Amino acid sequence: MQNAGKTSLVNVLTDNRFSESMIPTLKVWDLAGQPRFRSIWERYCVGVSAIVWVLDSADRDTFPTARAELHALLDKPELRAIPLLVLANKNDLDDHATVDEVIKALALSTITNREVSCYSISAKSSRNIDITLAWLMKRAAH
Ligand SMILES: Nc1nc2c(ncn2[C@@H]2O[C@H](COP(=O)(O)OP(=O)(O)OP(=O)(O)O)[C@@H](O)[C@H]2O)c(=O)[nH]1
Ligand SMILES: [Mg+2]
Repeated sequence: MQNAGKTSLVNVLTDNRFSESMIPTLKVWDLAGQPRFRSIWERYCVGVSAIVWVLDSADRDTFPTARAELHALLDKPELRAIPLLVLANKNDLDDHATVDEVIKALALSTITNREVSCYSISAKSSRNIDITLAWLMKRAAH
């Protein structure tokens, strides 16, 4: 989704990667979140090792759209079984939604055809970037 912090997250992950020379290269596509670009998402997702959905956890107004867009994407038969990581970003902001709230708002428990994880993170304050990187490394194609 637009403005969720995808580019900021990729920048933080990339910095971490450079500081730890033992971590192999992760290939990451940072897709544009604006509505006019959403129709191309599925093309980039075919054949990937994981789908990472970044959400602004302090902007609850976007949750219903995020839920609809995410489920529409995951309904594509080509994307079946690809692991999903939902990142509730911006947890440094006051009154951000918890992981439980995000799981409910995005109906993540109804997704049964793949592995689903959800973390509360902050790209800005580097919170839970370590577990995000570990998740990605574990699912990365070798
Ligand atoms: N407080 C806070 N702000 C953040 C965080 N991550 C990103 N931002 C801010 O959110 C805004 C959008 O960040 P981007 O990284 O450009 O978001 P994006 O998802 O790449 O946006 P699009 O490419 O337009 O879809 C910027 O002003 C960032 O500084 C965070 O963890 N906490
Ligand atoms: Mg961006």
